Amino acid sequence: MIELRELTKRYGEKTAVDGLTFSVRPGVVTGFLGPNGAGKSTTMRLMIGLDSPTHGDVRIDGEHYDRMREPLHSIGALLEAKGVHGGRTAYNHLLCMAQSNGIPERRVGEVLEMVGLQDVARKRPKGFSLGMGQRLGIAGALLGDPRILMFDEPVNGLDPEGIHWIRTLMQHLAREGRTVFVSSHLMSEMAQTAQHLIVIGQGRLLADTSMNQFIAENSRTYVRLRTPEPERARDVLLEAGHRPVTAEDGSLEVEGARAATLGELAAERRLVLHELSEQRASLEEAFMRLTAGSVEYHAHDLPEGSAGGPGEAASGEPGEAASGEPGAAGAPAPAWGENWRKGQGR
Ligand SMILES: Nc1ncnc2c1ncn2[C@@H]1O[C@H](COP(=O)(O)OP(=O)(O)OP(=O)(O)O)[C@@H](O)[C@H]1O
Repeated sequence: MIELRELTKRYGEKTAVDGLTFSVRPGVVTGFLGPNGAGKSTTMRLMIGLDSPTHGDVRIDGEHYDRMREPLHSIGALLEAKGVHGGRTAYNHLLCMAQSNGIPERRVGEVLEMVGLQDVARKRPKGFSLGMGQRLGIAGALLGDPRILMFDEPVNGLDPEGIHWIRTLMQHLAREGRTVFVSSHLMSEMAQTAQHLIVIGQGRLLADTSMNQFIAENSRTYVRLRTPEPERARDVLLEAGHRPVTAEDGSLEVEGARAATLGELAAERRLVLHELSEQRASLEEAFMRLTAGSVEYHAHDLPEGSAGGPGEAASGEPGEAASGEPGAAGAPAPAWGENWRKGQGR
């Protein structure tokens, strides 16, 4: 378990991390989200003593990182994949780490095999691709077989096979009862990997909740009906006490009802349906609503008629695709991130 208590870090006038209190529990993958500059990397650095807090503290299974004699046995971290001595071979890089933490040499071979780098073990990492560098960083994190693992943007530079591999690895590590804490900008990836979420904005805690609850609380869920008899369908739904809304494409949207209930109603009234589907917003949409008030670096909206959806422009992640789940229609409601911000008088 990782426990943060009022963790605060100031760099001169800038408060990068602002009174964060939360725990990261074992047995699940916990995702760490926040807009650019929210303080994620700083928080992670503070967790493993690479920086010292201005106020508050972090405990790793009850202990402070800087008091651990062989920290790799307790916590493994992938922070900056390039933090590797370019002149040593991959094998020797890991061997040095192992020796300084009392880890037997045979473990070096094991972790190289686990990450698929056994064939380049004697090569120097300076010639590695970004993806290979990430794999080497992950090998280092796994070296001490730690109970706690922390990954900052682990899928950066990995190809689809590599992304699938790291996702499966993280879920496997969590199922073994380990604490797995991971940050990522790829919402679709996070949605598939994490069961719990910590969201921060401008250094402050915005949410500490399960993935399902986070999406449900920060987005609209509704049932979409498509029928060749929309007028009659409206009447049937209104009679049954529902409040259908006609969408731009002519389909009907009903909030607060289950698809099964509406399907049974349609069958009873012999209403032909071409579509009956529960629509749940993607993690990306929920994230954007929540953090709308705390985004520091806004991309400018594209001129009308340009390619790309509104999510792309606002998120500052042009390459990032939505999760594939259909999004909620209509203008976004004020995010509670916005209210939070106003409440703080900022
Ligand atoms: N060493 C430092 N000196 C001064 N300011 C810093 C330092 N490290 C971070 N900051 C500032 O603290 C804030 C948080 O930065 P941090 O890198 O932790 O955010 P992040 O959430 O990881 O961002 P990103 O998603 O863009 O990587 C930023 O405004 C950053 O400029």
